[in-house]
Amino acid sequence: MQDGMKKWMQLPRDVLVGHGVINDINDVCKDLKLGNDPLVVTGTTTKKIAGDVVCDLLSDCGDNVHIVASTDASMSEVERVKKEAIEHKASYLVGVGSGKSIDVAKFAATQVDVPFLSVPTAASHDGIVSSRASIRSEGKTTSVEANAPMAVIADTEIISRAPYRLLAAGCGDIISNYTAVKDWELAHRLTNEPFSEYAAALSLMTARILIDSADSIKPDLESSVRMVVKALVSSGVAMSIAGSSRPASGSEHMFSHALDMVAPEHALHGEQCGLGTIMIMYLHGGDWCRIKECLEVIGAPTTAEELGIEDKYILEALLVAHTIRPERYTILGTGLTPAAAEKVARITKVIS
Ligand SMILES: NC(=O)C1=CN([C@@H]2O[C@H](COP(=O)(O)OP(=O)(O)OC[C@H]3O[C@@H](n4cnc5c(N)ncnc54)[C@H](O)[C@@H]3O)[C@@H](O)[C@H]2O)C=CC1
Ligand SMILES: O=C(CO)COP(=O)(O)O
Ligand SMILES: [Zn+2]
Repeated sequence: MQDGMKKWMQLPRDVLVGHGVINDINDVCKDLKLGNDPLVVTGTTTKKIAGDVVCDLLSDCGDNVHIVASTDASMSEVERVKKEAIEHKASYLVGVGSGKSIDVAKFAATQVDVPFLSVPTAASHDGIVSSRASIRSEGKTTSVEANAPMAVIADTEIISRAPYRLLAAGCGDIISNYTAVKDWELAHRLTNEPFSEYAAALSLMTARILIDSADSIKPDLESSVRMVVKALVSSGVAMSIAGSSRPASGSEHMFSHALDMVAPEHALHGEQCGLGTIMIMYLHGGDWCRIKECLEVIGAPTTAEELGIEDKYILEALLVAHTIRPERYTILGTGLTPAAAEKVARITKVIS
């Protein structure tokens, strides 16, 4: 951070992580004086998993609850949710679900200027706590500033029932902090971009703890969920300290956003970011083998085949990744040549 810069860090006030903490939602709402008119924003699948439970719990306390289903993290969905919030005079919004529902709820709440609660049903991404929202607009995903959730209620009982693939994806999103910070340091050295030592250190420490514990992250273990949720919270806080997604999103994320654009079917955000980290770490001259081994131990995809995406889309995404966020300088510079893209993907055995 540069001297003299004004900085406003937004962090959640209440963070609940544990077995059955969803039952504490009314106490949290009372503690935060959120009013009696919540709008619950949830996905179609996650409505049945936790959205309806949240509505019932809030209604039991006499709240006038409305619910809206939203899965696509697009600006048009944000507008739709905002309309619902205004129509029902919502006093706060609750995002219940995975990354996309939480981002839509978070950004809509910011725009209508009401508080927001984050209730993740999966540990698949580090946006559960952050003061950012990744929203697609005009075919591109942009990271927009949003208010941090007033509270995060991460019920490990609910999250541990989610498919293991989502937890492994969350690990990929955390491991990507390694290359995100390398890109950020590079941008700081080459373009004088402001850099926060604290945000970078927190982001790296979070990734290191997760990598060191990789062999204890397993399916059907609530302790694994707890470990990953805590890492996602920590990574989200790093973004809030930085005031940008820089500590947790570099060129490996640009590669993932590019894949979302070019591939007909895409995989989970954290899976794509984890695989991108292997290749970007190779470009940085870092220990990409260790990244690959850790992802393998966790059970996250490390090849195009495991990701379910054809090799040609991996190469195409590598070639256009630098155009996703041109203002964000990374190791990709002004772009790879086709030969370089093929070389990095082959050497790291992402494509065969
Ligand atoms: N705002 C921020 O700082 C960040 C935002 N993101 C954004 O988050 C999104 C990725 O989030 P994801 O959760 O990976 O993807 P997603 O939101 O597409 O959800 C993936 C799938 O998981 C399912 N799901 C969730 N919980 C479940 C459960 N308990 N049981 C069964 N199925 C369940 C959902 O129904 C959905 O089909 C991307 O749009 C990404 O850009 C990612 C990181 C940080
Ligand atoms: O995904 C993120 C961090 O894990 C942040 O999102 P962006 O890549 O949209 O900035
Ligand atoms: Zn991410």
